[in-house]
Amino acid sequence: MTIALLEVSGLSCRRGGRRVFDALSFTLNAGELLALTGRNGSGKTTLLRALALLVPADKGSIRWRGQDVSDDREGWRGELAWLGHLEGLKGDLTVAENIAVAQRLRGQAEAADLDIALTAFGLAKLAQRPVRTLSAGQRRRAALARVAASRATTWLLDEPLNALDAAAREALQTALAAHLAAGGLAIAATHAPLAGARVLDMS
Ligand SMILES: Nc1ncnc2c1ncn2[C@@H]1O[C@H](COP(=O)(O)OP(=O)(O)OP(=O)(O)O)[C@@H](O)[C@H]1O
Repeated sequence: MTIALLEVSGLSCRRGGRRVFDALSFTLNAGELLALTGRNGSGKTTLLRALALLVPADKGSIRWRGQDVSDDREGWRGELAWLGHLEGLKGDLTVAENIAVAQRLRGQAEAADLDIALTAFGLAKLAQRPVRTLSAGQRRRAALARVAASRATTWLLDEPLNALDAAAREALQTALAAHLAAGGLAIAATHAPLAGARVLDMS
């Protein structure tokens, strides 16, 4: 029997005393992109946060390579790159410093990865600008470049297309395709279509 890379079984989550989703199951393998769709409040962000172990699930399991992620929380977090609604960038650091710090924290400080990600997201000329001076879309691009430079196997992306212009949306699709082609996987909450995605409607 082949074990899926990521296997979510019977996952349930409550927020504010109310069940947000119940008995959710799916599997994901290398090279697969899952798009979480559905109405506002249907639980897309909650599911991403549960997968990142930022909110507890009250039932069910998340398995990575057949092992329950709660048995090795740090190991699982090391597999993840996260793009949230709030980008989590440090405003006083430059774009390049933000990405380099994240790489160092992961023990994956490859200068080439940084340069490739900056170029891919059209940030070469903004690399030395403090993040607090960037526009919303430029900050979003910097946060995506940080994900792309991370070498994480699993990308968790919350509304990755938000605030992006057409060129940046194209850059995201290209980065995602390269990540998937290299054997990565990704889960994205989105209100807009993502090329090549399998869709899980949370409504
Ligand atoms: N910290 C919290 N406390 C109480 N309720 C919460 C909390 N976070 C989320 N919720 C509730 O959980 C439900 C799911 O929210 P969630 O943010 O996961 O939805 P979503 O599908 O990502 O929505 P959107 O499309 O608006 O981004 C909503 O009803 C929301 O009000």
